[in-house]
Amino acid sequence: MPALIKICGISSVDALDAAIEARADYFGMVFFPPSPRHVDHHAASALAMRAGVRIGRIGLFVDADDNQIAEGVQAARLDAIQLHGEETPARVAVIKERFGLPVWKAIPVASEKDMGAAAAYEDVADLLLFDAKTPRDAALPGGMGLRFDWNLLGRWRGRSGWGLAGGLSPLNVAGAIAETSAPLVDTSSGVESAPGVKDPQRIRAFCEAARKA
Ligand SMILES: O=C(O)c1ccccc1N[C@@H]1O[C@H](COP(=O)(O)O)[C@@H](O)[C@H]1O
Repeated sequence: MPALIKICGISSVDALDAAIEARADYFGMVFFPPSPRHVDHHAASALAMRAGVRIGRIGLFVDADDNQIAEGVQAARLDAIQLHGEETPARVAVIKERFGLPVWKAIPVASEKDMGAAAAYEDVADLLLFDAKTPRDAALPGGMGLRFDWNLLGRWRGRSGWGLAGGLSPLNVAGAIAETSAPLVDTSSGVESAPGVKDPQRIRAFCEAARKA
């Protein structure tokens, strides 16, 4: 079965249309003001309306409070909530209960120890998204085109769904799927021409490469 595809950090109609035409399964909207991909609620609402049921709508939040999440959920009629901060398993459980939506939890990975930490989220998150851990002083906790050592996933035998993120691009996504058997792949900066500027051609190339893998 081909890996599911998520194109994250979409903030323009052109990029959304490219993701839909390339048959991506999900697109992500970033509700995190420091990100160059941040969308306000007005823009998110317009993108969600245009997407309709043609592609799944995922909202990305970083250590957001309930009000911030509620505004994003309502504006973009989200299908799932992606948590990309330091949310604890207890906080993930509260968000899942409060909003009644699937929750995807990003797990920052740099070493075997990080894979061990993932187990704590298994019974609360619907999907674990393994992503490269960004440096302590980095501007963002993701979306920086960094990849981690995929060998670390080798021993992962989780009960929940999972996906692979971090530094994926049209050039390496097929290899990533072959090497890890990831059931879902997620990219953001790997399909951009500049930070926050999605490139429709790269979106198409990513989806084609992922589907052929
Ligand atoms: O994309 C962002 O700006 C972002 C901001 C804060 C947290 C996560 C963010 N992006 C997510 O990070 C991973 C990997 O991105 P990349 O492909 O390495 O650029 C992905 O899930 C993005 O959605």
